Amino acid sequence: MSTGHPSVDARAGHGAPARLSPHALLSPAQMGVADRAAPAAGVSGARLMEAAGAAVARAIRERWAPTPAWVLCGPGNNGGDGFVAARRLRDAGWPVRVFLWGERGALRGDAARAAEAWAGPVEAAMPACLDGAGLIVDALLGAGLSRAPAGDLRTLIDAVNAAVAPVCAIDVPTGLDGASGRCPGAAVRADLTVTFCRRKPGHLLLPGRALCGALICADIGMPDAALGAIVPAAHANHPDLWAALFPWPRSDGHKYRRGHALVVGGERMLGASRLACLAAARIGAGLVTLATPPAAWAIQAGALTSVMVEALPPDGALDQALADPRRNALLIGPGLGRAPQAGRQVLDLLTAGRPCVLDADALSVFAARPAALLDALHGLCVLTPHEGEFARLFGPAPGAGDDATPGTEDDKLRRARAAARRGGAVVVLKGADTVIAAPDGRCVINDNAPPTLATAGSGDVLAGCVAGLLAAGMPAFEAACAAVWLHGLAADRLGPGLLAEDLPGALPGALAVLAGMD
Ligand SMILES: NC(=O)C1=CN([C@@H]2O[C@H](COP(=O)(O)OP(=O)(O)OC[C@H]3O[C@@H](n4cnc5c(N)ncnc54)[C@H](O)[C@@H]3O)[C@@H](O)[C@H]2O)[C@@H](O)CC1
Ligand SMILES: Nc1ncnc2c1ncn2[C@@H]1O[C@H](COP(=O)(O)OP(=O)(O)O)[C@@H](O)[C@H]1O
Ligand SMILES: [K+]
Repeated sequence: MSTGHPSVDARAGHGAPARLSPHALLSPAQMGVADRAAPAAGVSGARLMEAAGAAVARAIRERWAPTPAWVLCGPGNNGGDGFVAARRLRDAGWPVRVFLWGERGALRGDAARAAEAWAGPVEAAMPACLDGAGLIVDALLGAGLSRAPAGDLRTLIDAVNAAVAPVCAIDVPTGLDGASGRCPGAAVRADLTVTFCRRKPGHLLLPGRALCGALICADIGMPDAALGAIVPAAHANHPDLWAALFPWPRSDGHKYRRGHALVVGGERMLGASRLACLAAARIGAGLVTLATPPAAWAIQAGALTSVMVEALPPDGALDQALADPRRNALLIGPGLGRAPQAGRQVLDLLTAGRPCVLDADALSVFAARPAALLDALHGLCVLTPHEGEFARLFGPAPGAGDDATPGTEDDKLRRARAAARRGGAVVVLKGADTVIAAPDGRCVINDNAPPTLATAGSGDVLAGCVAGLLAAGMPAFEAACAAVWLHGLAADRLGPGLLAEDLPGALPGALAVLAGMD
């Protein structure tokens, strides 16, 4: 695997411009910067537009048999791409009609020239024009979305969504804010979206990801030099970002060298800590110990085999459990409960200064005094909240964000980044579009998790995965990214019907895929 670390983004100091990671996500504004820089780097806007429209036509022809393609063009360069795609499809023998939303005379620059190169008629775009379409190409608005669609544009979007024909969106489905994944108003629901050069955060974040349908990112010959000065908004999670640091077992290793994870469990919901223990062991820790309240010892010891189980003293004090410094990664939260001693246990673990995962109740127990937790965190900590737990520590998410101005950073990226900075720790803000943020601003969006993960206990498994990788020596941010990716892949391989207890057993298969990617 090629590129290194998300923060590095391999930018050479001299010689040819380094290549921006293919996993970099650029905001629409950043893409605009690249567009404007391209001519000076030797590639004209017209050439990019021709390549973009050609890529759309190619993607359509690969996916659909010839059918009447109705192309809806807007007033900017997205519309220009639509004119090119229309010409290319017609040249390939497809029946094509072009409908313009806006005045022909208002088209400018490359878009105006692309319209001129379209030899056929240009009709007015209106809802009734969609009758008879076998395929709708949405070239109304792309990166230029500047406000919520309203009036006749909104009516047109509604008509596209009501039509039976499939929809191919150019760059982004019209109405989707590529920076954030939000739809400030109405948005087209596409079956296929063809974007260019690099993806945008809004292609991965919800609800945007769902509106895109299948996503293709086409190479349109954007010169590396035009991308050179851009620091990506975020990265899509991929092994390229962290595989070089993955702690594979070594032939000269022994179990202690692979690390010893200590999991602190509670008195009820005993399965949660067991799931975490099994995941930590499966993903790579050499040893795992579950420290449990005395009342639960017999049950836990009876239910676990390779995982060691030891009883804590009745007051829950952790000094004995922490006495062995080889216990180099700590996990608390799954099945912990919210008894008064839970908060103290969390703070005691943090005082140990070792790599540490805080999940579930270890977070919720601080709902009434979040600063007590946040001030105690350190750079080796990983927090794995779902939205509810996150809100308890960092405050509620501001509405659904529907009225937010397009182009502003996504709420989920911003919130995860701010939380990581506030806590000085890695934050994994879970969900179908899990965001992993580091205190230094690095941010990764995960998109491989299937919805079957929405089942009780899957978060406990994830927390165990992170702890296992920390024990095996992976740095916190990379361990979090790797755990989230492997967790998603393991679930995907299991398919429908998965239970959380299936996930640890599916990790070897996911690890084999990762090993095969080298
Ligand atoms: N980045 C790239 O690599 C390339 C981008 N190209 C295309 O260029 C597009 C961006 O072009 P533009 O910047 O011209 O942007 P758009 O074509 O998305 O739209 C800009 C126009 O829409 C208007 N507008 C925005 N929101 C509106 C709303 N809610 N209601 C009514 N009007 C609204 C704006 O005032 C402006 O006139 C990309 O999406 C892509 O399709 C390609 O042509 C070539 C290469
Ligand atoms: N719709 C979904 N699509 C993909 N992944 C999901 C979805 N819903 C939840 N997940 C993932 O499943 C896990 C659930 O964790 P959590 O909410 O803590 O559950 P629990 O407390 O039951 O273990 C997280 O990793 C989350 O990202
Ligand atoms: K579009």
